[in-house]
This record gives sequence, structure tokens and C-alpha cells, in this order.
Amino acid sequence: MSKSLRQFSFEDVEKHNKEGDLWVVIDSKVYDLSKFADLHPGGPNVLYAEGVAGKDATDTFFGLHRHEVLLRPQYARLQIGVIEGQEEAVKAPVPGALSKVPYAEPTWLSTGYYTPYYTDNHRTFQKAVRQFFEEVVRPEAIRCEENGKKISQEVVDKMSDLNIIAMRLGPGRHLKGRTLMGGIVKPEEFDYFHELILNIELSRFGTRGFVDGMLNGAVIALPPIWNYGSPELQAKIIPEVLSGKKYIALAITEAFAGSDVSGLQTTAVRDGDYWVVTGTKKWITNGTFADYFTTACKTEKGLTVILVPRGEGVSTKPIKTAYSPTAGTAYVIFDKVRVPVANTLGEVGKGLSVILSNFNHERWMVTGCSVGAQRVIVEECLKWANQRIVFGKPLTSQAVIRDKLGKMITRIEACQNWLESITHQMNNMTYNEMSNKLAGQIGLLKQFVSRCGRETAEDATQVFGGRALTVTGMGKLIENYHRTSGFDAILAGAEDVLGDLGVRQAIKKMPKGARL
Ligand code: HEM
Repeated sequence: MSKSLRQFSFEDVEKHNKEGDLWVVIDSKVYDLSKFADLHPGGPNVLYAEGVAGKDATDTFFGLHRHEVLLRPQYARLQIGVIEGQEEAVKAPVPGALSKVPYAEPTWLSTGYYTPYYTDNHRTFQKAVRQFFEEVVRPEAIRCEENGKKISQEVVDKMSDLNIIAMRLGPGRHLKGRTLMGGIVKPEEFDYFHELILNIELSRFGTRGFVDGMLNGAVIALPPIWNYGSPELQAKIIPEVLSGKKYIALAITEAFAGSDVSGLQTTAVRDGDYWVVTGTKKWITNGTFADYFTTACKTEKGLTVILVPRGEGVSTKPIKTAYSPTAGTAYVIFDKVRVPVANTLGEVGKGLSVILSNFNHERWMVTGCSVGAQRVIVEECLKWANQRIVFGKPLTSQAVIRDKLGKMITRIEACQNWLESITHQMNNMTYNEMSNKLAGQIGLLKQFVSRCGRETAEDATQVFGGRALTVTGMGKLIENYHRTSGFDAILAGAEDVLGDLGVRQAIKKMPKGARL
């Protein structure tokens, strides 16, 4: 390490400016690139250019690379010293730290601003969650997003040690007796703002497929079991899933029917103490690795939800989507699967209410994830527009770019503020009140957030140009977001259908005597 602390002057560096003897300065650090030049992914020639070889190439470097390049161990060791009297301006990110870039954090986390919703406990919780996600989950997210594999058991185990899977299902009796986030929040104090923090924090890595791969299946498929399953079924399935030992998926959608749930074709026919389930399901998140499927079936008496364990007659095939296979998106085939009648969730023929019972929570969860991802894009654009030099000036000197930034900021602030307002309502309402008063609002919110997300993805792509089209490099988060932001407009209910739901609910509630 003492080697890296050697002090040089610019005159010292300047002498090393040719092939075989090449030094450059980046952000006060001196790098010896003599041997690396031929291995440089951008080619050797660019490094021998005037203004680079033997010079301070800081601005040039940051116009072409993310800072993280310098932090990778194989490149960090190219540093041989520092320029005397200078200090680095770009610091390595500290896991858990808040960004100082304006609008990179929600108002409640920005220095000098106030909040009516969040307490000190939420702050402590947020800090611990971000630190854990950045230290433990981010490396896994990046690995899985690339190789398409499912989240490793090791990371799942670490998440369940902190009871993250349980907390992602929201406040409720399933948290009773659990130590949440190492004891930071008591189960009875855990509220929807804690859950919102989790949803926002887990979607900050620019790895959209992994967000769903992070056991989103449990968030949507387990509630029907604790709300409608028999005590025996609950006692077996809930601990297995919340401890991350077994995986579960919600199997409603088919190629035949999506938002029109009544058109489903998977059937369940009674045979003594068993259902015989036959049919197919499509786009089933976590389906490729799920052990259980909370499945909507047509029966003689109408729609019925049945928990189908993976076993004889159940097969799953991965579906290629625009996001990573790490989400486990599956085509599921049920071929005369025999399932005990005891696995019925709710009453036979009342499946629609079982399905609908969790929709509000799922849609609210998707908006939180979308807001988390969208805000990171705003930060990326602000940083890039500030550091990118065009025509000798920063990109921010262009009015058209400032206009795009203004619109992005407006959208993310509007999304977050409406989301927090609804979250506050959820914290103060009973389940029935929420169903009655918030279904329409959440539908409209989700439509608004996902539309904003796509507009921001488009604007960000224009700001980053060609860099937004490559999976690696400076615009990699923009590329991922642009490719996947449309998912938020479809998952948990298509955006147009949800917007319409919101309006229909409002019309239903119009006072009889309302006249101009
Ligand atoms: C410590 C010094 C450097 C290291 C470790 C390094 C490393 C890399 C890496 C890993 C890439 C692949 C793209 C990425 O991951 O972002 C890259 C691309 C590139 N580098 Fe460097 N680089 C260094 C210095 C420089 C300098 C001083 C220049 C000055 C011109 C330069 C010019 C380029 C160019 C033009 C590309 C291609 C960019 C693109 O495809 O968008 N590099 N470099």
C-alpha cells in the first residue's frame, strides 16, 4: 500500500507519455498504464493521445467510464501514487450512505427538509436496509441479472435471518414474535412506510429482473394462504416460505385470459378427496423455481383458488422476456395434477374474492418498486448531464436537456408524494376501508407511476444517447430501465385497465344530486 501513496508532481508524470512508459492522472491519482494499454477495453491508441498520455485525464476519463471502473481490484492496482497536495474529488460510495445529488433521495431523506410521515425509527430502518442491500444483495443482483440464475440460497438465508421476506408481506400477524432487521423495529410498530422503504430500496440497483427474482412470488402468493387457507395448511406453508426454505408463485394469468379473470381455462375437477387440476399458466413470476403455486381454477361451482404443490403432473418452462431469467418467469403446465381438497383456499366458487383480496397491496408494491428505480434514473441523468462536456460545455448548458431534467424531477416527486399520501391512508385504515376507498386510487396511482416511468426512460435515453443502448458501461442503468420500465405497466394489472378501474370507482361514488 505504501507504493500507492508515493507523491508525484505533474512534471514527474509528464515524462511518462509514450508506448511502454505511460502514466496518467485521474482525480489526483497517478496510474501506470504501460502494461495495461494493450489490454485496455477502449484500445491502446486512445491512451497515447495528446492530452491523455502523461497528463491529467480526469475529465476525459469521466466522460467515458463509470467511477466504479477505478474501484475494480484489477484496475485499482494500476495506481502507483498520488499528485502531491491534491485530494480525490470523487469518493468511493459508502454502503448505506445517502446521495447528496439533489432529488436523488426522497424529500424526507434530504438534509434540511421535513416530513409528516416518517419517524426516527423509519430513518434507522432505512439506513440499515440500504446498507444490507448494498453490501449483500447488490453483488448478487448484478451476478444474477447477468447469468440469469435464481437468487442463491445463501442470500435468501441472510434475508430471512433479518425477516426481510416476512416484512415484504406488510404489517400483520405474520410478523408476531419475529426479530425484524436485527430488532430495529418491533413487529407491532412495523407499518406500511417500513414496507415502502423496503420496496424502494430493493429496486435501486438497476436490475429489474432481479427485483422480481427476489421472491416477489411470496409477496403475492402467500397472503391467500394466511387469509383463506386451513390452519393446517397455514402451519405448514407459511413458515417454510417466510424462512426462504420453499418458494411460491401466484398462478392466475393464462395465455387465454389476463385481466379478464373469468376467461381462465385451467380446470379443477373433484375426485373424492382430491382435485384434479389441468391447464396452463403463463408469465408466472418465480414459476421456474417455485415449490408451490397459488392457482386460480375453474370448477363446476365457479372460480376457485387451490394451492398446487410441485409434483407429479406439474412442469415449468422458462419464458424468455425482455428482463433477466433470474425473475424465473415461467410457463406452467398442470397435467391432471392430484391435489388434496384440503388445499382449497377460501370457498369453492368464491375464488374471485380470494384473488382480488391481495390486488391492492400488490399494485401498491409495484408502484413503490417503480418509484425506487425511477429515482435512480433521475440521479444518473443529473450526474451525467453535469459531467458530460459537449461543445466545450457541460450538457446542462443545453436548455433542451434542462427541460428533460425538470420533467423527470417533477414526475418522480409527484409519484413519490402521491404514493406516500396513499401509504399514510393505508396505515390508518382497516382492510375493508382500504378495499373500499383505495382500490381506485391505487389503480390510478399505478397507471400514473408506470407512465411517468416510461416517459423518464425515454427522456433518459435521449440524455445519454448511444450509451443508453449498451448493457454495460456508462448508461447501463438507463439501458436496463428503458428495456424494462414497461413491465410496471403490465404486472399486477395492465395500466389502462387500472386507470379505468379508478375512474369507474369514482363514478360509482358520485353523489346522486351532483349537478353543475
Ligand atoms: C485507470 C485507467 C483506465 C482504466 C482502468 C480503463 C478501463 C476501461 C474499461 C473497463 C472500459 C470498458 C468500458 C467500461 O467498463 O466502462 C474502458 C473503455 C474505454 N476507455 Fe478506458 N480505462 C482507463 C483510462 C482511460 C483513459 C485515460 C481514456 C482516455 C481516452 C480511456 C478511454 C476509453 C475509451 C474510449 C473506452 C471505450 C468507451 C465506450 O465504449 O464507450 N480510458 N476503459
